[in-house]
Amino acid sequence: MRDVIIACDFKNQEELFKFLEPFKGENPYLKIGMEIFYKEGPELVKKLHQMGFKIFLDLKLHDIPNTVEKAMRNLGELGVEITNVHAAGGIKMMEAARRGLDATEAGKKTELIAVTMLTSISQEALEDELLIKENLADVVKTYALNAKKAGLQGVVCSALEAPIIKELGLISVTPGIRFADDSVNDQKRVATPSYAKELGSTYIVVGRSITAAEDPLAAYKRCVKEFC
Ligand SMILES: O=C(O)c1cc(=O)[nH]c(=O)n1[C@@H]1O[C@H](COP(=O)(O)O)[C@@H](O)[C@H]1O
Repeated sequence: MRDVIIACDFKNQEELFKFLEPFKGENPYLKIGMEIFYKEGPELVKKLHQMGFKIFLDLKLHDIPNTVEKAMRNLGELGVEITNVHAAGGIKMMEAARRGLDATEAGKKTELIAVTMLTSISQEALEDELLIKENLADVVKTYALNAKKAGLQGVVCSALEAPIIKELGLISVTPGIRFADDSVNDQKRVATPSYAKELGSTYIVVGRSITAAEDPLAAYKRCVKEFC
């Protein structure tokens, strides 16, 4: 079950396919996010699926329930393995998202997860910018409980909160992964692949530590070795 998901944050499909060249035979789990999806659209997702890749479609929907339900109906037709919404949209929005996916046979199989608190948010930003005067881990727990109530399968959080999510019986998809010697960039709540394993993450999402590495395949294999 545990797996490494590569965040494919590329400008366009040419860059993505060039990146994937050395991965022949590896068949890594791929995350398709806003940058490349807004350029290439659903056709790229269909193409990657036909090629046999598992896909986490990360579009982080966050709108009123009616809009999210209808958007999810369309996304459901793609039959991806995982997709997501923001838990901050509330329980009704998350229920609507699940209903939207369940409206198609393909969408019924898609696991829906909710972003709790972005890994780029620190305790200070939570309090000073978002005006949430709670402990960040408690906010993650409450949002995860809301996701569970809405019938979702799991959440996105940092690996640091993975033990709380495990206790709730949900899957945890944890970005903010860095090797010990990497720069953290814009991430605030980070962990190494081996620490994420120790904390009980179900999936780690790794972008720049693989995509910007001198040898991306070696970096991917290092993640798999440490985490799986
Ligand atoms: O939903 C996500 O995937 C996500 C949630 C979150 O809280 N933090 C987060 O970094 N992500 C995504 O995970 C990836 C992390 O990329 P790197 O920081 O380059 O490893 C990016 O594609 C982000 O969009």
